[in-house]
Amino acid sequence: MLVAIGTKNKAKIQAVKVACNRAELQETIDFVTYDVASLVSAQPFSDEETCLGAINRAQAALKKGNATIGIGLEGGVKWQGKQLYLCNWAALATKDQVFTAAGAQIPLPLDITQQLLMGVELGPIMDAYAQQEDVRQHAGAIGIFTDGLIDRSEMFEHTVLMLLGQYRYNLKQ
Ligand SMILES: O=P(O)(O)OP(=O)(O)OP(=O)(O)OC[C@H]1O[C@@H](n2cnc3c(O)ncnc32)[C@H](O)[C@@H]1O
Ligand SMILES: [Mg+2]
Repeated sequence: MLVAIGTKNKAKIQAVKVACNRAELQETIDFVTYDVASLVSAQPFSDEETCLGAINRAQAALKKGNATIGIGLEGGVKWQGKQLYLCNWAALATKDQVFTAAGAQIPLPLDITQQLLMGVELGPIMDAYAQQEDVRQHAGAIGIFTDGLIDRSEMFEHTVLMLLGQYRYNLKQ
């Protein structure tokens, strides 16, 4: 089976590969990756927008790849009262269905929130904050703020498993 992934981000690709192999959907699973448009803001600011970005990526990847399933992962931020949280969404598209799952959410520090409100994307903010290159492709904000206990790939792996589980359950109905 062919799985089309709607990103070139290393942490996201790794998450999809590990989860697909763990879910044992089929004996042979091939992967193809595409840099597709999320069709939402570069920095989504709500659960709705972040989820829509994941769905758009999954559907775009599916179309490009002539694959069995397309997977899209999107990171964003959302308000919970007066506190800004990191949020993460994942979507799996087949030619006639879409499955979604929400990932981890943790509060963001005030100085990070202030920069986001000024219009800076979380990617560059995290690089400056952690004094590391390309945090978004490695630990991610989740890795930095959990002191390395859960990195971005591991976090998305869990979310992708929730997609694959729903897909597998649906096949059995
Ligand atoms: O190449 P793509 O697939 O677009 O991956 P990305 O790292 O840009 O991730 P998203 O577009 O899903 O995330 C939207 C923005 O939020 C940033 N972001 C989201 N989650 C992050 C995280 O855990 N660590 C660092 N930056 C993050 C990201 O760099 C973007 O600026
Ligand atoms: Mg992006």
